[in-house]
Amino acid sequence: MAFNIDRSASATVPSSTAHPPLYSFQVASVLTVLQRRELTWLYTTAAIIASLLVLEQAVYRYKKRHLPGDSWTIPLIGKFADSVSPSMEGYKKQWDSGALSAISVFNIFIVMASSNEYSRKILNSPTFAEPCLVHSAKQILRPDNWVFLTGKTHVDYRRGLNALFTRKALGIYVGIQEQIARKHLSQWLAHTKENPGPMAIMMPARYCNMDTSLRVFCGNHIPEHAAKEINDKYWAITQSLELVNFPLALPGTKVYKAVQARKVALRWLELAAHNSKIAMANGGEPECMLDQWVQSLADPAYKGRKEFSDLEMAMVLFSFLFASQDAMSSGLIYGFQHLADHPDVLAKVREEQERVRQGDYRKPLTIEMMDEMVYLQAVVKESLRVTPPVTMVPYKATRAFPISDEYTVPANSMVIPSFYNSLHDPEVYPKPDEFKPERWLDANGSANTSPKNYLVYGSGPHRCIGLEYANMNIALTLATAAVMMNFQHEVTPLSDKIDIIATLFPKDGCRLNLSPRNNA
Ligand code: HEM
Repeated sequence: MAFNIDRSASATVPSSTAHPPLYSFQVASVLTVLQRRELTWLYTTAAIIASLLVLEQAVYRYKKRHLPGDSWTIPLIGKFADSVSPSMEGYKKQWDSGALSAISVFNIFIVMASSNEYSRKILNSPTFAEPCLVHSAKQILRPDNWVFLTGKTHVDYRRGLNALFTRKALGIYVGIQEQIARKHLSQWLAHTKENPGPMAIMMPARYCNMDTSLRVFCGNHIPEHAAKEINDKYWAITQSLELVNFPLALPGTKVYKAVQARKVALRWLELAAHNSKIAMANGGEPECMLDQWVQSLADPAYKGRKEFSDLEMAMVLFSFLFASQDAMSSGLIYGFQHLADHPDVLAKVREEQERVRQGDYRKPLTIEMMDEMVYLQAVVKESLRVTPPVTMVPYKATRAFPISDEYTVPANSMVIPSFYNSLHDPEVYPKPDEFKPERWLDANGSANTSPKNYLVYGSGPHRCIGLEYANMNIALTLATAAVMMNFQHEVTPLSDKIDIIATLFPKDGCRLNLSPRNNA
């Protein structure tokens, strides 16, 4: 090579240079100084990074103390990879590692509680821990949504919403729920007639569920095409519910798409609130949740806050959609799968339907008739127990939380109560993985005498506000399907594998062969 620069000190210029020794000496000194500076920077930066990495590990180990969990955390990202594609196997391993165990994701220190005692303790200690939904939830729901209230403000606000789930209100919803379920199940049958063979019910069941929710919430205060638009766009919201998302909602990101979907939904829900207020002011009878709400606010006996803007009402309804769409769809789809896999149970459901409906399958269902369907209620309860839609709920320790005599959860850590082990405790539910609705029929059996274990809907001040509505909806849809159609499960290698998309779904989408029964 003609111009060979050797970076070692004295040979930095070509040998033909006029005053080689002097020139060479000066260049060499300058370069050496520069190199030294560079090296100093390099060493300093490396030392800082190394110190931070050591500090990260030290802090993790200090917080973790004796809890089971990796002794070291992967620098910076921790268990990020596991949180991007979660699996039931991974979660079960974590839950089985100890009643309390530790992990870290992006330097967020997380304590997982898997036992009934600790999970309940987190849910029932509002002075130490509050729910903290996944990061994207605040962007999607809007930070001013009531679900982010805490303490007494939350309790007071929630008390006002109880009027939407009274027995009288649920009685109004039954009729709507049945009507929508029939409409969708008829569409499933029509689809199967045109496309013989098994149909994956996952998306149709989600669609049915959303349609039911929107009609229960808004009645006819929004047009048909609005319900369709909200329904079509909602999947973007489900897809954005990952534990960790790209932090900025830039166009193209999942959170951006979800925010656009929310804007559409809120616009229609606001219109529904506006229309409901007009209908009730004109002396109309309540026909949906909004009407029920508007009417209860106008009742002179009602003591709480009386004024809610259209937008605020819309945000409450949207919080219900947000909290229920995935969980209810999961519950419904697994309800179908469990029934199809247990023809003996399905036969008993049909016998009960025959008895309660007295052979008249066209007679509209009422809440009193639902009360009589004891076996069906046991089926729903058991289905939600075996495959709980929500397996855990993230909470945050608002201050140091002495969860046990031996361990205090550090302030600002995430602390996650999980429900799976409580719901699969062999002491309470013998042969816990088996689907046995009968266990709920014995009033003195361990399932009924241990209500503390049934954490499907959480516990404490944030316990699901819509649980009766949810149970009724799943029960009613399954009962209507049982009388309208035959369904056989096409079992595939993926039927028992679980996909975690915010909630649990069978990996093959639950493929059913459908055919009409006489009562369709
Ligand atoms: C099978 C269906 C459902 C399941 C499994 C489910 C489960 C849950 C769970 C586990 C929680 C957290 C409880 C806690 O932190 O202790 C919750 C909260 C909540 N759920 Fe549900 N839910 C379902 C359906 C519904 C429905 C139908 C609605 C409304 C119509 C609803 C509205 C809510 C709301 C608003 C909260 C937050 C309550 C608060 O923070 O005070 N859910 N749900």
